[in-house]
Amino acid sequence: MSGIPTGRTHPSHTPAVRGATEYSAPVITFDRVTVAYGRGRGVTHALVDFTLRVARGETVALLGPSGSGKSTALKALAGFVRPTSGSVRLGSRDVTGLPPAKRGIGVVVQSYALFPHMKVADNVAFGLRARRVPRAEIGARVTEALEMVGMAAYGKRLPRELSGGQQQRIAIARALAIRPAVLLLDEPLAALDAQLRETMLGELTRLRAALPDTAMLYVTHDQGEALALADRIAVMRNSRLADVDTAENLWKRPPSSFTAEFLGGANLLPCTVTRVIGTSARVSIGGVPVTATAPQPDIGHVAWESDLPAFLCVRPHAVTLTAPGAKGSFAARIVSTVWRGSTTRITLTVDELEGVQVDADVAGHDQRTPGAVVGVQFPSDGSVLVPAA
Ligand SMILES: Nc1ncnc2c1ncn2[C@@H]1O[C@H](COP(=O)(O)OP(=O)(O)OP(=O)(O)O)[C@@H](O)[C@H]1O
Repeated sequence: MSGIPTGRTHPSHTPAVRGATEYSAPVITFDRVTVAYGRGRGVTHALVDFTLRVARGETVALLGPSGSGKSTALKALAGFVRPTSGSVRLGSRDVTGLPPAKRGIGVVVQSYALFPHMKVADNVAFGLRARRVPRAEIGARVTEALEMVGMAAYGKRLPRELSGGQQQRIAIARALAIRPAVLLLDEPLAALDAQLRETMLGELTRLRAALPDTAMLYVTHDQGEALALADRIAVMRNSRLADVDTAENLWKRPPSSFTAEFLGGANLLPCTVTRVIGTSARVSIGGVPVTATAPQPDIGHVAWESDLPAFLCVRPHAVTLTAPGAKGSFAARIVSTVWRGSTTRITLTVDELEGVQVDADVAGHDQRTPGAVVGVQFPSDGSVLVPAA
């Protein structure tokens, strides 16, 4: 088999809507939402035909590269942009034309957007006053929201007297004070340094557990945040929804090469399917047979036909280095080694894979000379078939 396209294609992947949404009415519904900015030749389709449902208590991450439409989806839900077509619903209520303040949604953005001249407590009280919550109740609600983010002692400070991480906690408290059924977070950790991001990620995980009824939509381009926080991940590409599934499913059996690479980086090795029985696949890499996993979705079926070009998705930690010529190994050559503390990233070329570099993460500090010949194996339990198209 030459790898020349045969005209046959793998069945297209239909994004599955799984998790809590299967069993309960959605709190958030995007129904074929399209948003276009500008007109005529200058038109930009920021979001195209976007359909997604989020259930009560569910957290969905919108993950994708810059410009893929994530923020536009969030703005359409919050009411900051009006869809060109399609509709947005909160519960059973169509809110497509409703002003933002009438939607009752909590919103947290990257830049905190606190009022600089207002004390922390007044910032948090802002949404409550706007909703004419009785004055006697406001104090208790502000304290409750500040306690949720561990900032109860800071009510009298001004935002400029707080660190970036503390300001973001206040922005979260302000969003929570109105006790929203829906919380939108747009890259809330992007402005923080790496260490603080880690801490805040832990706090957001805790907060999520403390709000079991709140539906959350979390926009990020950071796959680590999406994996840590989300029940499901919606992967965006070119203004469209590319794939949506549980974080675990997308990681373990990515339905497309784009999602495989975007979610955690993956080696995508061109191969040809030889035979599939159940979920056990026999593939050929440059004529050499390899055993792999042929994933099947929970819903639907992927017919892995013989002779079709596909990719073998092998995460760097699953690639095994052996002595040259070891049984079942490919001959490979070291390109570079980068020590990362607890692991070393080794980049290799493989004789049978022309033009493809393979990354392997091995434990510890592994020094190898560039150009040295080694063996490399792709264990079947760490090698998953991904459609080529
Ligand atoms: N107000 C606007 N006018 C014109 N085009 C816009 C406007 N806002 C966004 N766009 C365009 O729409 C597309 C999607 O933008 P969006 O902000 O939704 O992407 P994103 O995935 O959130 O990106 P990032 O991660 O960089 O924030 C981009 O091509 C962007 O340039």
